[in-house]
Amino acid sequence: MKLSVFGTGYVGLVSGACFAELGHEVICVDIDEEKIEGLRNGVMPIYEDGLKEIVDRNYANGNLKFTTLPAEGVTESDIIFIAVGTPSDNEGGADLSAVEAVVESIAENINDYKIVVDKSTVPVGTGDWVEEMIEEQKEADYEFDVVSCPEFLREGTAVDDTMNPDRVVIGTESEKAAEVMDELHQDFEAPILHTDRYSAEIIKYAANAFLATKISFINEIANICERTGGNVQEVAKGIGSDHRISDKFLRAGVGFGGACFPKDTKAIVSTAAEHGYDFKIVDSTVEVNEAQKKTLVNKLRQEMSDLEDKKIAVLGLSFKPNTDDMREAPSRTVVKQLLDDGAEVKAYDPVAMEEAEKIFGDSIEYSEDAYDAIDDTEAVILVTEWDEFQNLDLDRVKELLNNSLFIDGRNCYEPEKMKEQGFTYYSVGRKAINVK
Ligand SMILES: NC(=O)C1=CN([C@@H]2O[C@H](COP(=O)(O)OP(=O)(O)OC[C@H]3O[C@@H](n4cnc5c(N)ncnc54)[C@H](O)[C@@H]3O)[C@@H](O)[C@H]2O)C=CC1
Ligand SMILES: O=C(O)[C@H]1O[C@H](OP(=O)(O)OP(=O)(O)OC[C@H]2O[C@@H](n3ccc(=O)[nH]c3=O)[C@H](O)[C@@H]2O)[C@H](O)[C@@H](O)[C@@H]1O
Repeated sequence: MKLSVFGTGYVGLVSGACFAELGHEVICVDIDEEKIEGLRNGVMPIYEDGLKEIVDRNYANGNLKFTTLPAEGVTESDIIFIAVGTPSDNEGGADLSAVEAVVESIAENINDYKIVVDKSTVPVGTGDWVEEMIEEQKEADYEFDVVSCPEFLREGTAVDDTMNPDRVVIGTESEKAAEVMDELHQDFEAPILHTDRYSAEIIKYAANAFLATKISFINEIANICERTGGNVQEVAKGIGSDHRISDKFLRAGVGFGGACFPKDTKAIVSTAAEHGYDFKIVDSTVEVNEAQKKTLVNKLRQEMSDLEDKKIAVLGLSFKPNTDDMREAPSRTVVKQLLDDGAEVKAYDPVAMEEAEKIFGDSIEYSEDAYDAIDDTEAVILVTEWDEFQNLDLDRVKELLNNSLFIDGRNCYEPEKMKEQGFTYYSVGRKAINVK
């Protein structure tokens, strides 16, 4: 089949490359000339396991093309995917300006029957809006259908998630479009769920809001464990063994970040408010998360009342391991708190250093590796659970640290082991060790 994908970010590039890998002819369109030029030369704009191999292979065999010309994407494809960003606007809703720009290009260049598939995360009713815009603006009288096909991939495992989805949601009332979409997805061994367009649009926000709520819920249980005794990991195992609850997304930590949970939780609260409904649970999820991001430095403050001019090591900057994405990363809150308190920050991340530098500039020191970051500091704060931070040589860490203070935002170490090693150790929802 002939497809085009507008937006070559995490969703567009990965989806485009995976469809090309399955034998379809795919044109990826982006307004970012540098990105497109890079992709033509094998330079990936994002860090994603396995992506470069399939992009290079399919670019070489001609299944995958890159262009900055919207007309090419519209005229030379039968199915047009919209996969541009939908960041938060000033009121917490979704900014649809990039979607609007793509839709204008579609209306301007439509040259046959097209299926316009929205893969960007957009508020319920956006499909209607897209349909109306194309209808009003189209320059030639061709038919088209607008389908909602939300994306559920995770960063860090994007290729695998795209190739092996739990389900594919196809939201449309057009039988013709549904048939074509079924055929397009036949190679994925995943159940296909047909819904109306509104339901498909809501499914995406409901899924993210539910998962985010699970995280805030377990983080609140962790906060209770810290005050009452108890170990949040055991509690998570105990409740997660119930299939109705499941053990997924019950890792307590420093709060959720990333390009989607923060913006999508706010957006669904905003959509509800626009329709006169106060979405209390998700509103609290957001509030709990904001507070959770601050808990690590609050623990540090308990041990060190004055952080002025104190050097602190921060391990992990990306919002989760295996990505260089710094959007809404909890590390940003941690670093800000430390700098506001007058501390000096030495940071290290295996892949997000370049992205981090765009945000923190020269306000922090960038280290060569974890040990270099820890050297001559008063405390370590572990923010992102990269594999290499889960197996640190603790004797060496102890030797390099001026104080033996270790704050573990992801429960990477066992409190008993840290006690034996002589650390003052704080984690999340578990007993603190050797504390003041
Ligand atoms: N990042 C993720 O893990 C997931 C994201 N989503 C949703 O997918 C959408 C895209 O997200 P990402 O891929 O993360 O965004 P991104 O920011 O990585 O990429 C968006 C791309 O769109 C391009 N773009 C902007 N305007 C354009 C236009 N008029 N024509 C062509 N290209 C244009 C940008 O230059 C950029 O390369 C969002 O709605 C997001 O909520 C959904 C599931 C997973
Ligand atoms: O809409 C999106 O963009 C995507 O958002 C999330 O994917 P992603 O943000 O890539 O990463 P997750 O693995 O979900 O993690 C999100 C955040 O939650 C945190 N998290 C996750 C799980 C957990 O148990 N505890 C926890 O704190 C992570 O550290 C991270 O900061 C969803 O998992 C995807 O299904 C969805 O497609």
